[in-house]
Amino acid sequence: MSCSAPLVDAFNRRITYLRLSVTDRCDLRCSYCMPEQMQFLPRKEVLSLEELHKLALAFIDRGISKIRLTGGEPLVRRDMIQLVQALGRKLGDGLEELTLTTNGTQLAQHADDLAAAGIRRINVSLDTMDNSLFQTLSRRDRLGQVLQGIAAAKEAGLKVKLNTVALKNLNEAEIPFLVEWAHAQGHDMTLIEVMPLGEVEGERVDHYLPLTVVQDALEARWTLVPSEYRSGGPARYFDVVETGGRLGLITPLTNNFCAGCNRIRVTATGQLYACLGGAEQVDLRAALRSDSPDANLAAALDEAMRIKPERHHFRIERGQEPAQPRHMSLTGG
Ligand SMILES: Nc1nc2c(ncn2[C@@H]2O[C@H](COP(=O)(O)OP(=O)(O)OP(=O)(O)O)[C@@H](O)[C@H]2O)c(=O)[nH]1
Ligand SMILES: C[S@@+](CC[C@H](N)C(=O)[O-])C[C@H]1O[C@@H](n2cnc3c(N)ncnc32)[C@H](O)[C@@H]1O
Ligand code: SF4
Ligand code: SF4
Repeated sequence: MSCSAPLVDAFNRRITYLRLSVTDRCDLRCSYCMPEQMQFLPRKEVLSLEELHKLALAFIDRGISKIRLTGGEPLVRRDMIQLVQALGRKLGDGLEELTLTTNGTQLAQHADDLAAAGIRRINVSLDTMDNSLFQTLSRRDRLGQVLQGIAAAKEAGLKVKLNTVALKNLNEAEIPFLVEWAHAQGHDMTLIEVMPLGEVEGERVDHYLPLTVVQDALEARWTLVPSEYRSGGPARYFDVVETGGRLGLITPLTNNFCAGCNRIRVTATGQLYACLGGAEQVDLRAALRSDSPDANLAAALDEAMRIKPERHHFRIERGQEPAQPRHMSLTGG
């Protein structure tokens, strides 16, 4: 049960979902997310396990009921399972859902521990099942490990949702096959429009694929019935009659969902970003390390509610600067 004032922003949106990044580091280099020569933060800047735990408890006390651990790649952090175990003890005691988003490369080693700690559902990013395209997109040769990770998660009893960023001229033609495969395995799937955050090599506009186009193509093949299902994130879901599975669409560009925003994110260095697309931030690490951490954290969260903007202003056009210079891997998406 939450005991302190709930988090409500200036637009009367109740914030119940925390995306907590545990590291900015990653073992892949997805071309839409970061450049090959990505500069990672010095380790000393990153919050300790104890600090992440304390921060999460402060959020739960303010009515956060869903925590998604993310990154960078959360499973490259060595004490990640300890954090999951510590937070898992809050499930049913203020926390309703603890989950993570992972690239899957290390999932096979950790799936049993994640399930044992109380995680029920995880999101795994998979943009292609073609080995050579996987290497092009992620700049690493790890498709086999990712597929093993997805299989291990299923084996461990975790409900898997696959995340696929839709990319023109890259995985575009493969999308129906990916949906079919996911549904045949019993996994939900979410398609995502690429967002303009952080400089990458090349222009995002060259591979931006509006999901309106993908939806039309899928509807020419299958029957998509709008679903009442909600996962608490930004996806709108459809039941695909022919495959018997669920398909989510995340459409920041073609169908803005900010009016229903229920989330904030915190980086591995304790910077709270009030919006994925905005610069508004509050330094929680300073509050956490101050003489009165409880009072200062409470004040910092109140400040975050005051400054949270109404919406993002993403545009994907040739020559356009990213909406924010920081990469997705810093905020965890
Ligand atoms: N624009 C925008 N994109 C978001 C937001 N939250 C998540 N996303 C994007 O949605 C995609 C999928 O994110 P996930 O980490 O799987 O989280 P989720 O969609 O909330 O997951 P569920 O709990 O399964 O609904 C990623 O590309 C995120 O960057 C948001 O608040 N705004
Ligand atoms: C930043 S990653 C962090 C977690 C983990 N490394 C992973 O890839 O699942 C979270 C999600 O953001 C997505 N993502 C990364 N960069 C993106 C971008 N520029 N536009 C849209 N989605 C992006 C990824 O595909 C992934 O599903
Ligand atoms: S999308 Fe995830 S896996 Fe890919 S580079 Fe970014 S943080 Fe790493
Ligand atoms: S872009 Fe900002 S306001 Fe819109 S849903 Fe995401 S975090 Fe919320």
